[in-house]
Amino acid sequence: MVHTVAIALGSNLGDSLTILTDAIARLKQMPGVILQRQSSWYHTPPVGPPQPSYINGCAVLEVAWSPVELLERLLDLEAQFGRVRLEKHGPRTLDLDILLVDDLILDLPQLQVPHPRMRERAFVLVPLAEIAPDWTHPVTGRAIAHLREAVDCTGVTPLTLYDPGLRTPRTD
Ligand SMILES: Nc1ncnc2c1ncn2[C@@H]1O[C@H](COP(=O)(O)OP(=O)(O)OP(=O)(O)O)[C@@H](O)[C@H]1O
Ligand SMILES: Nc1nc2c(c(=O)[nH]1)N=C(CO)CN2
Repeated sequence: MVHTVAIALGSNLGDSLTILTDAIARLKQMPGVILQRQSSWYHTPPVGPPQPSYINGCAVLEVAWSPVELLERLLDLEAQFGRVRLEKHGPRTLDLDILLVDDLILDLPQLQVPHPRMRERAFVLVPLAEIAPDWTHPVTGRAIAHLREAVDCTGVTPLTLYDPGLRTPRTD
């Protein structure tokens, strides 16, 4: 069965932009995955313990796997980028979260969907609203664009063409 899935990507250790771009490329190469939409990348202030700011973004995928199989593949991908979990909400080279799967509500030991903390996270809702504003959050019945209006988005800023994080600024 094919599912439409929204995922969040984040990084605040190493060369975050390269790591995130490579992660998207790896996702696109996976059999059974079609990348439907990808948001811009955003600089975001860290939520949680003191740590460097993050780069975050979201993507919408069409996936021919079960949600748990997808989680396992995303955890594998995180591990390939050297993610080590030292501290809850602490710094990481690559964080991949499943946000939404169709209109499903899942409460499994290893997987909760919708992601239980997505509603309070501007670093998720800003990029997600860019690519899926009308997707209804199945627990609240609210559109993502509406949820985004309800959070403080201070400091969530798109990477620009001339951002120092971009290695080769375009000249056109
Ligand atoms: N929707 C989900 N997406 C990704 N992982 C999930 C989800 N629901 C539950 N998990 C579980 O969470 C574990 C990962 O937790 P993790 O260490 O990434 O938490 P965190 O990134 O520090 O915090 P947060 O979950 O708030 O982003 C995974 O091993 C997975 O089993
Ligand atoms: N801005 C921002 N803050 C975070 C992030 C993240 O991706 N972006 N991820 C975390 C781990 O869950 C904790 N804090």
